[in-house]
Amino acid sequence: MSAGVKTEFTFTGYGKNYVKLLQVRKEGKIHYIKEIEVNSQLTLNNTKDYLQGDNSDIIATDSQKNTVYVLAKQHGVKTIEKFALLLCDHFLNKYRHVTRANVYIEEAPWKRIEIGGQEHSHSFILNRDITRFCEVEHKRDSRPMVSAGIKDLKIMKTTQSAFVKFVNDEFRTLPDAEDRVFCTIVQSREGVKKITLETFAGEPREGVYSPSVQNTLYLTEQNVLTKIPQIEEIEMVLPNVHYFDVDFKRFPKIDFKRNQIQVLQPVDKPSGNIKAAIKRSVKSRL
Ligand SMILES: O=c1[nH]c(=O)c2[nH]c(=O)[nH]c2[nH]1
Repeated sequence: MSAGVKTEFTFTGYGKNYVKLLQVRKEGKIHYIKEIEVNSQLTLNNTKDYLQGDNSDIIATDSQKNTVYVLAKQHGVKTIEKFALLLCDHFLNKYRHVTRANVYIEEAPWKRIEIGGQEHSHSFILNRDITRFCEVEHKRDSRPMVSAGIKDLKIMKTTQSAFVKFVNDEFRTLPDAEDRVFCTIVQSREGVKKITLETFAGEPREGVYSPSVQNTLYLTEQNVLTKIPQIEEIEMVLPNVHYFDVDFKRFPKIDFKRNQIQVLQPVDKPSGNIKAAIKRSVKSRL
């Protein structure tokens, strides 16, 4: 027993992360693949493992990993959502002392290679721009909650973005930017992707002016709630992936002909991070 201040758990959960598997399904000469990465997490109806070092109720994270492989072999991975539901269902039904199962799955974006306009029967290419993910949170005696979407969708615009007139004190070094590159990485639900891209980019020729990531984020959320009545609330996180101007004044001996070429330095870290959530006001539902 550990002496000390009185405490209680506000959360427990344990599982295996990054369980990767490739499923190859062969229908004659036509092969279908799915590569997935699974995180599982279980919450038990007691905390004797944490408190007393009693492991008798622990379903080892190694066994959770094995379960992923065994269920994939037995049932196949049809969609990541179905497989996540199946895993949660399995953990809750097989182990009565599990009170909550959470499964998060990412699917590697393999696509069939096309040769001369024809899809190849067994050769694939990784299409990095779209990674689908899903998460199932299933608490015993309640319905599983499924969320799904796409992640790591990186988008950029090269004008119609500015950032000016922010706090100007002794900590500020960033100059006003009247015309800058705006690059961000979106994580969103499938139906929200189109609205996000349209709000970010604007109409094809002139685009749309963005005074800040904050404003673009808000307008995107506002458009989503306006166009998709089923969504009650939306939260978005938009990183501001920076591209800094290279200071060519540092090369006074070189004559840079005035031309249309802009050279910027991509900055990996740090990045800005802008977040906001909005929901329908009670009034707007009446
Ligand atoms: O759109 C922006 N919002 C900020 O809050 C911020 N901060 C910063 O340094 N650049 C930017 N850009």
